[in-house]
Amino acid sequence: MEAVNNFELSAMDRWEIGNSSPLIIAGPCSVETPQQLDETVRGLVANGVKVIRGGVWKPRTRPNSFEGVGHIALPWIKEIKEKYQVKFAIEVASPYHVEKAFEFGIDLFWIGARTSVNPFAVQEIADSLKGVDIPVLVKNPVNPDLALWIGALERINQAGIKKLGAIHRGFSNFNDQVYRNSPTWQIPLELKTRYPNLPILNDPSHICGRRDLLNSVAQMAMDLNFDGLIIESHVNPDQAWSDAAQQVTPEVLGKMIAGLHIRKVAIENPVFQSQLDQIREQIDQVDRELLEVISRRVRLVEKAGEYKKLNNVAIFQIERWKKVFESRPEWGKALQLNHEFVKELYQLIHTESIKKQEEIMEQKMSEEEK
Ligand SMILES: O=C(O)C(=O)C[C@]1(C(=O)O)C=C[C@@H](O)C=C1
Repeated sequence: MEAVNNFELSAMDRWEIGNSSPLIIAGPCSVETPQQLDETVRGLVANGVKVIRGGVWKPRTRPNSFEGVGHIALPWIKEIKEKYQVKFAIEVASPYHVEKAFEFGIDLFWIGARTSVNPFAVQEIADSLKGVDIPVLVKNPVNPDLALWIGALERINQAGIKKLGAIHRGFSNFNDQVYRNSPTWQIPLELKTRYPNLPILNDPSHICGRRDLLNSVAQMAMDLNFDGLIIESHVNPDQAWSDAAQQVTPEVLGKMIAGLHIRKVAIENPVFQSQLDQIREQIDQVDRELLEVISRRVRLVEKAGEYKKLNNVAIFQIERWKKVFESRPEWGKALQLNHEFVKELYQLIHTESIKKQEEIMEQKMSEEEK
């Protein structure tokens, strides 16, 4: 696919919010009290964090949950910013939030997943941002809809915001057994492919929903070359007023960040490059063979389709399909192929078989109509 880049962007190192690479933004899910904020920020600064996050207004799924202390947190934040010389990021969900945040010198805004899902709300925020020069990060909408995410980014960009970035916080799901929000990595990777200059941060806290998984998701983001992380940290996580299970102390966070392997996009080393090129040539060859084999299978499926057409037999053959669908992942196991991967592959293959045979049946019908 051809890469397009119609966002007008300024490079992240010109955002003036702490030039660390990757960019680390950390802080409590919610700002609770002046003391909690002070102790948390003190710990984070001691662990090298320069950009703090903190929820002031919290959109919650259920009523009667803690919805943030609201605008009274803003003077506390202003004081903390001066005391520790840090930058501060908050979520904004309305023009009122934007206006209040400006009044108290907030350095960076993010638009939450429950807001980015709603073009009316995003447009109102975009209109209130006209004429200002502040970094704005747009979280993915709760549902796995790349076009909606891009639409929200475009609205903010068209308001004149050039310090624009995205946050991957995972997607709502009905039955993910592991994550609070499924990472579905192919969506942010597709965003990066289409907009290579758009910085994307990963939010392991909201993907995991529990602290024991944070490290593996943060490392995955680094392996995939994300531009930074936004992580929740609280001086006393178990007592947090919101999202207690996914927060870690500043010390734990500091250790985690220090332990991350930061990958390079590429290296200049000619030996590495020539070896990688050789492996890639072999991959090209295998892909040709793979497509030839797939093409042979599709031709056979067409033959079966013609045969079904002649004998007026239905396309979908449930008993046969069950056998195929159960046996192939088993065959794959013997070849060290992941069970889920083979299942998904065969679902795609079967969808294509149905499509091909449907085309053959339709041909028959139009021939009969003649
Ligand atoms: O076995 C058949 O009847 C086929 O047409 C092949 C095939 C397949 O792709 O494997 C396609 C459609 C059927 O539902 C079952 C299996």
